[in-house]
Amino acid sequence: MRDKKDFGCNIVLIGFMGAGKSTIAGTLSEMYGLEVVEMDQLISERENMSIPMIFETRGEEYFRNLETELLIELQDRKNVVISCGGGVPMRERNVAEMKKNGRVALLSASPEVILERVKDSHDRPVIEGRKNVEYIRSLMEKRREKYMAAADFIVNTDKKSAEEICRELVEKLEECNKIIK
Ligand SMILES: Nc1ncnc2c1ncn2[C@@H]1O[C@H](COP(=O)(O)OP(=O)(O)OP(=O)(O)O)[C@@H](O)[C@H]1O
Ligand SMILES: O=C(O)C1=C[C@@H](O)[C@@H](O)[C@H](O)C1
Ligand SMILES: [Mg+2]
Repeated sequence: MRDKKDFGCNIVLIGFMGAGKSTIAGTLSEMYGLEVVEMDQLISERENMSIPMIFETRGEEYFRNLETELLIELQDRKNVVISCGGGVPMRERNVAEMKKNGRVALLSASPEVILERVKDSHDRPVIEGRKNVEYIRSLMEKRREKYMAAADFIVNTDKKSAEEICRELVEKLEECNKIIK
């Protein structure tokens, strides 16, 4: 691990399920000594329930409110990599909250690559039972506008290693910081 790097803000990773948010958060943490908050994991730990179980027993709205509360809680921090749940940018309020002290990186991937990455796991209730390219493409299309509106910059992850993605992300983040400062 390198010395801790000070970005002066949080790094917020958004993108479709399987785009690589958790993977890239982990690699950014190793490369730059940053703390990671994995939103799904933290919510799940606090509720003492898996995400599918929260959806089933408390409902999606309850889960979505927990996501908003967590983003607000993280506003006092910096140099935290926030690996968002895939649905976080769908709420305008969430986007406003994450932008208060975060730069938002949209990780993108093709539907074919996403399918390949998610096909063997069963912890994504939004696509469970519908894991095919057509469904993934149509859900991506529905979400595209909101993802794009939330993003400060985009990093495509198809056919790139995690380290390559992180280097590109940090370059774009630093450009973005220059413009915003
Ligand atoms: N650049 C990459 N190249 C190859 N495989 C990758 C890459 N990034 C992620 N993966 C693999 O794809 C799968 C999904 O990645 P990951 O869990 O990081 O996605 P995510 O965006 O966090 O998904 P979710 O929104 O469901 O939490 C994992 O098995 C991971 O190892
Ligand atoms: O895209 C979504 O709506 C979701 C993605 C996951 O990260 C989880 O937050 C949950 O399964 C919902
Ligand atoms: Mg994840």
